[in-house]
Amino acid sequence: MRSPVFIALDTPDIERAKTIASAVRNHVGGIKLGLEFFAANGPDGVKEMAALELPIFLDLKLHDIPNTVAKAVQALRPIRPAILTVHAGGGRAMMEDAKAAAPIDTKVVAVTLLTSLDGEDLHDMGVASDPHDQVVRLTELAKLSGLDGVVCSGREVKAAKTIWPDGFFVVPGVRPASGKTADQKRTVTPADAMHAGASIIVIGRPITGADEPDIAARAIEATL
Ligand SMILES: O=C(O)c1cc(=O)[nH]c(=O)n1[C@@H]1O[C@H](COP(=O)(O)O)[C@@H](O)[C@H]1O
Repeated sequence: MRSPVFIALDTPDIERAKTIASAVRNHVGGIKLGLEFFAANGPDGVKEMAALELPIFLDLKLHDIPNTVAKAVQALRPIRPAILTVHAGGGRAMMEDAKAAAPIDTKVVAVTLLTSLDGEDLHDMGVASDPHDQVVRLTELAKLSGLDGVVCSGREVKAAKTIWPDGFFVVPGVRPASGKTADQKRTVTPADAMHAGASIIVIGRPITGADEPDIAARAIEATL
């Protein structure tokens, strides 16, 4: 079985993205390309990365009115990513229309509550729930909307999976025990994320920021 680790290639530099992806390819299950990469390299850059023949997770976190998101997903169809993200906060109609516009074999998953946010941030935004309840509520909504799964932290994935046993669960904000959390607030270790029920885990800086990314990726793989 392929590794459950998707490496987040958060860089505008496509050559750097290719170098890291090539170095870690035997220790990861796929590559995640997000806003930073997409803003610099666009769909052609994503297609160029597809030549590496690793599954592509296109993390654009689409969040707009249903028509706009559906048209954006339609425009992305030629890329045929394995996984594509939208924000659950866009609501049910937006998620339904995003799924309907996506290629049949693309998993469309909804970001519930960013792993960079905690209960205090929710409070500041006027949301009365704690992170756990907010993730559970948005997971229910994503399920009702016909999506394939959600993105949540390792702290909530067990509860999310309880209400959606066959959902696909993406867990970022993953840190090896000694890793720097940086801007992430709801972190867990890779092994804890997998034990709690993650389908895949997303890891960026703990690998890409290491002197030798392949060794860092192999060390993480060995803990799983
Ligand atoms: O959708 C995501 O992948 C995502 C959702 C989320 O709640 N938190 C989160 O960190 N991510 C992404 O996961 C990656 C985490 O990167 P590192 O913090 O460097 O491991 C980044 O590319 C984020 O964009």
